[in-house]
Amino acid sequence: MRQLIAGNWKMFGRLTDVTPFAEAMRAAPAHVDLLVCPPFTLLERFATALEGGQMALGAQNCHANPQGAHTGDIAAPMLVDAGAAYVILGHSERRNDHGENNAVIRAKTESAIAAGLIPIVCVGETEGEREAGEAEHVVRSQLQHSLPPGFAGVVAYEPVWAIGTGRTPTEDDVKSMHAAIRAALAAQLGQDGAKIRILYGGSVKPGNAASLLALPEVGGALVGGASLKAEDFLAIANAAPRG
Ligand SMILES: O=C(CO)COP(=O)(O)O
Repeated sequence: MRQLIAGNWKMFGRLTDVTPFAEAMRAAPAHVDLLVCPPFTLLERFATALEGGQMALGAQNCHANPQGAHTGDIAAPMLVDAGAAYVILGHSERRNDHGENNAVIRAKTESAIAAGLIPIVCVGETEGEREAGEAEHVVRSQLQHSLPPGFAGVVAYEPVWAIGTGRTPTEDDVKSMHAAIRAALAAQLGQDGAKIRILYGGSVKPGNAASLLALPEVGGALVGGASLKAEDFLAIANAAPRG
């Protein structure tokens, strides 16, 4: 399966950043799928700048309803309108900052799918949960409660303690967690579970990308900080295995 290298710009980026980044991406390698998920304000500008190129566009959140009286929120059909094909849901920063639980994430995921978006559902344990030996249990429970039946999208494993910290799990820990996620997807979704890409996220950098992306059941990366610099993001894309 081709790997997906996805950038999550979080709450960074201005309109003036869009064209230089999109132009730099024209040098991206052809053997990977590329995605950038900027803030809402940059979606439309990005949609134009990426036209005819290989990079897809996504958002970082949506509401569970397709429209309505929800001040400050954005609905999935609006993201489609702005040119997005993907949406990140259930990121740990949303779970923490906005109290999003698995049921909310599941409702948002259903809404995204109904609008024709590909959801990227994030799961991952806290440091305390890992230390308590609960990491796989927590992630399995997140999958069970945040993925709707028949889920067709992407899963991103992002250990909360590895996000923005420069720390990553050991290769063995990534391997066993990705294997556990694959098994959980098979149990939940049957044969279709095998088709789902499982991204790794959390302090992916040019220096560690090749070893992380080469691990079994790692189908790509969800990159935060390093996705803001075109050069670093391209280096990570180039580190993805071929075929
Ligand atoms: O949260 C992340 C991507 O969604 C990872 O962020 P960093 O790559 O900055 O650790």
